[in-house]
Amino acid sequence: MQPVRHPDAPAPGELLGAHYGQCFGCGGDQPHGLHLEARAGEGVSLTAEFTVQPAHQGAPGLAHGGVLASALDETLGSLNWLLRTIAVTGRLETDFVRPVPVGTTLHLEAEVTAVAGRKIYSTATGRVGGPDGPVAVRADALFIEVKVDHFVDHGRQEEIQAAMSDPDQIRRTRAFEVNP
Ligand SMILES: CCCCCCCC(=O)SCCNC(=O)CCNC(=O)[C@H](O)C(C)(C)COP(=O)(O)OP(=O)(O)OC[C@H]1O[C@@H](n2cnc3c(N)ncnc32)[C@H](O)[C@@H]1OP(=O)(O)O
Repeated sequence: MQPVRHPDAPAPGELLGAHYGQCFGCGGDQPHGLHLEARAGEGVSLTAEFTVQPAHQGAPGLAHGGVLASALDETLGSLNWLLRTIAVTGRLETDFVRPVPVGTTLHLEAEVTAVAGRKIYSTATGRVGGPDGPVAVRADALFIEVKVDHFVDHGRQEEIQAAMSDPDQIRRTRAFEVNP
């Protein structure tokens, strides 16, 4: 099935913000995180940017592949805001096309290509040198829709309790739910 943008999805151009302050991908409170910033696009698509920091190295002066996969994962996960669905990564297939030096800004774009029941298929690319620069990484993913219980049941109690007593976190979580 073709993906459908939720009527209450953020408008094209709007910054999506972090879904959780401690998130390694997007959280502002995570010192060594990616601090990835995503912006809604048209349809069920978005763009995002992430600048490779020294803490993200694998080889000297180069981004770690797992960090680049994290940036793709986070970008693809941000598509949840546009579907207003809570979903987690089930499968992430990554192509590393060219090395990405520290200091580089990765220009990412992602879109949902199909939805089948709880399964959400999506694809993303990361370019260097500008939004129209050469592709450095790309990924295809399968996200699976879950209920909030997925996190409550599996997350460490300490963080779950802190999140559940934070009204701002509750508000952000609700932005993902079609029927809060
Ligand atoms: C709130 C947003 C946070 C965003 C952060 C960025 C995204 C992330 O990194 S999320 C963290 C990483 N991901 C995870 O931790 C997920 C761990 N995995 C799980 O919890 C479970 O395997 C889960 C929930 C994905 C699926 O389990 P479950 O709900 O029992 O579903 P299940 O019935 O097995 O599968 C549903 C369908 O998906 C398919 N599927 C599930 N996993 C896969 C897979 N890896 N590959 C292919 N198909 C799969 C199944 O075949 C099934 O298909 P069908 O409906 O056609 O039979």
